[in-house]
Amino acid sequence: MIEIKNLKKVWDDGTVTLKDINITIGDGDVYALVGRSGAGKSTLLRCINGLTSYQEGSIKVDGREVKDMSPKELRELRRHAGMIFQQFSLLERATVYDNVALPMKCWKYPKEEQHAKVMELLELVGLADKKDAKPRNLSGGQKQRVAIARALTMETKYLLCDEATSALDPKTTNSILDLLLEINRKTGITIIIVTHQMEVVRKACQRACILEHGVITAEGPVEDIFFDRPDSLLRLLGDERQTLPSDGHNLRISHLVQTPEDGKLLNQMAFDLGYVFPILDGQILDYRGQNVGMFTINVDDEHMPAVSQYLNARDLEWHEIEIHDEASEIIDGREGE
Ligand SMILES: Nc1ncnc2c1ncn2[C@@H]1O[C@H](COP(=O)(O)OP(=O)(O)OP(=O)(O)O)[C@@H](O)[C@H]1O
Repeated sequence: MIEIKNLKKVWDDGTVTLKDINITIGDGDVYALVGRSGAGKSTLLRCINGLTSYQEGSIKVDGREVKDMSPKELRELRRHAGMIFQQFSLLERATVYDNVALPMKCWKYPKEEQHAKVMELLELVGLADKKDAKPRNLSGGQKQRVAIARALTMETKYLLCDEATSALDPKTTNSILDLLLEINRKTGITIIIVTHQMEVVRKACQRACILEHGVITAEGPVEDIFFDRPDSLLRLLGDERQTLPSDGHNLRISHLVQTPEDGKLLNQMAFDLGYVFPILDGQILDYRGQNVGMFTINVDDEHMPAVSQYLNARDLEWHEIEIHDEASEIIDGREGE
């Protein structure tokens, strides 16, 4: 488990990059650190495995304070915390096999153990047939698979991914995310994903924090963040704050879509209540392999009691958004009571 409390990072030149960071990453979680370039994501990731120092606050990995670790303890921490990067960082002259074997060679693992582990991991990442290839003959996605295999060689407990899919096309990104989720399911490894791509967060992560200028502006389960749509999420998505009607009630509704009928929820509600309401926005998207519909509708005063009764009777998650002059804010929420 990783527990970060009141963390502050100041560089030698006085630049403050992280301010009062508080997050907990549970064992087996897939956790996203999200934000724009310069927000402090990589710095936070590097503080976690002791590559960067921090001045105030605490980072405990499995109960041990990172800044109090001896050089030997830090090496042990990094051994169990594999890292992958946007630029893959493979040895170009070495074969795929030798790239994966490298950490075990450095730690002087017995040859037979090295061989068994490399072949097991190459099978896992689907590259056993490429073991003798050189990185220059691989696609970007294949290179990242080699890097993932290499990061898993040393009794890995944490996999730290720094913009690992940013250089990949959407299809390859999806296949790498599928691989990471498969690894998480099979091995229980905790995965921390640093990214600026919100679809990566949606498809792969259970929890996320949004960093802006070194401050956390949203934190929690990914679906809640997309459901509540804090301003920091909209800024990342590049949306202007949505202009909502000032009369009636603007409702945000979220529901699992498992059957074709689930996909017709709003049509069905309109039919059942004999009331047609405007749908202000909505999409059904993939959250970790589950389709979830999130919609905003506008309901007039007269129909509000019937609509809220209808939604509650079906255990649907919904809340009302209150309109201010410039922004909107959640005033009432209920989670499928
Ligand atoms: N050695 C350093 N000295 C001073 N400031 C630094 C140093 N390294 C990083 N920073 C500053 O810390 C801030 C956060 O950088 P960081 O790389 O963590 O951001 P990021 O969110 O990961 O962005 P990116 O995705 O572009 O890497 C930046 O403003 C950067 O200039």
